[in-house]
Amino acid sequence: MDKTRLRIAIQKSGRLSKECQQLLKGCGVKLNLREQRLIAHAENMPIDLLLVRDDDIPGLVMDGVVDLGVVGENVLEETLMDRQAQGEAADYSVLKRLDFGGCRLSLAVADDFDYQGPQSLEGKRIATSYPWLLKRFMDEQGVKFKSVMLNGSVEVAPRAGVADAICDLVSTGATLEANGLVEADVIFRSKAVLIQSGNALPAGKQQIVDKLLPRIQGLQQARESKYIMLHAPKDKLEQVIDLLPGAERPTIMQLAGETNQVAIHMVSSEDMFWETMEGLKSLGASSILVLPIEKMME
Ligand SMILES: Nc1ncnc2c1ncn2[C@@H]1O[C@H](COP(=O)(O)OP(=O)(O)OP(=O)(O)O)[C@@H](O)[C@H]1O
Ligand SMILES: O=P(O)(O)OC[C@H]1O[C@H](OP(=O)(O)OP(=O)(O)O)[C@H](O)[C@@H]1O
Ligand SMILES: [Mg+2]
Repeated sequence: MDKTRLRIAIQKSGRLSKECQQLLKGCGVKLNLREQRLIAHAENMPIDLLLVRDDDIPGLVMDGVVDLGVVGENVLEETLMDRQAQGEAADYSVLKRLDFGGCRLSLAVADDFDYQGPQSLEGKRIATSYPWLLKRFMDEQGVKFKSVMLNGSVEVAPRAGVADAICDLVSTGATLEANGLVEADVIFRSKAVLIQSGNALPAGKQQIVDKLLPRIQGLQQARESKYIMLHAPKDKLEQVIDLLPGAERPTIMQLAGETNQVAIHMVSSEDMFWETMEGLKSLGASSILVLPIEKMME
């Protein structure tokens, strides 16, 4: 592998892979991703991608095997605590918290379990893939328990008689429900993060990172923003602008052949609800459009 090219580790297949690939594509990185390949070279930038299991990403970054990585904070924090316990180096920095991979690590019990708080789990067996995060929480609560380490299918452990409760990732809660479990306590909230190895990067690689970061920021900001356009009667302009979400500096334009109506254009970082649109309409506004924004640079 060419050492001058920036190496980024992302999940090969799973919850983070599609969004990681989209993020890089959005940043203008042209990827040549072929099935079953562990390394992909960008065509238009000196970037190589390593496609790996998400569990391996923090270690690869902390050992300096790759320069950057995208991983869930849950896996990052778990690896960090594990490395600290083993006395291994764990040098890295978080460059950016990303807007995907949102989930929580929660304790869950069977729906007929009388859960009155973490102390209800005193002396119980808890199945998890995150023994360190679980131990930290239970130590804070002063509750002793037995950890049952499982790498997958944690949610079947109570039914299989392997554990009394579980500590696993939850997003919609559908997996818990399908397994007759209920969420009891949230112990950690996670999102995907972009991390960098602790070593200072050579100038060439640093330049690429300096290019990528504002682009990621621009993509995230664009995703949170909307472009709003509408026509409004001139005599209701102030009331219309008051209703618009986050309209500090709207552009007001004359409409050709119209003396009583103007066009209003604005970028809003807030959501435009149907109720607001209905309110605008009742003030006489028309042609109200709410458009997604692809990229943004301020
Ligand atoms: N239901 C979910 N919704 C959103 N994000 C999630 C969800 N479940 C997990 N995640 C996030 O995505 C990461 C990867 O989840 P995934 O289930 O793909 O991992 P995995 O099965 O361990 O994959 P791998 O084969 O790479 O080890 C998790 O560590 C977490 O940060
Ligand atoms: O609350 P929910 O929306 O149901 O999501 C939670 C599930 O999502 C993740 O698994 P995933 O579906 O990625 O499959 P995996 O178990 O193969 O990792 C996680 O491990 C949970 O099992
Ligand atoms: Mg994994």
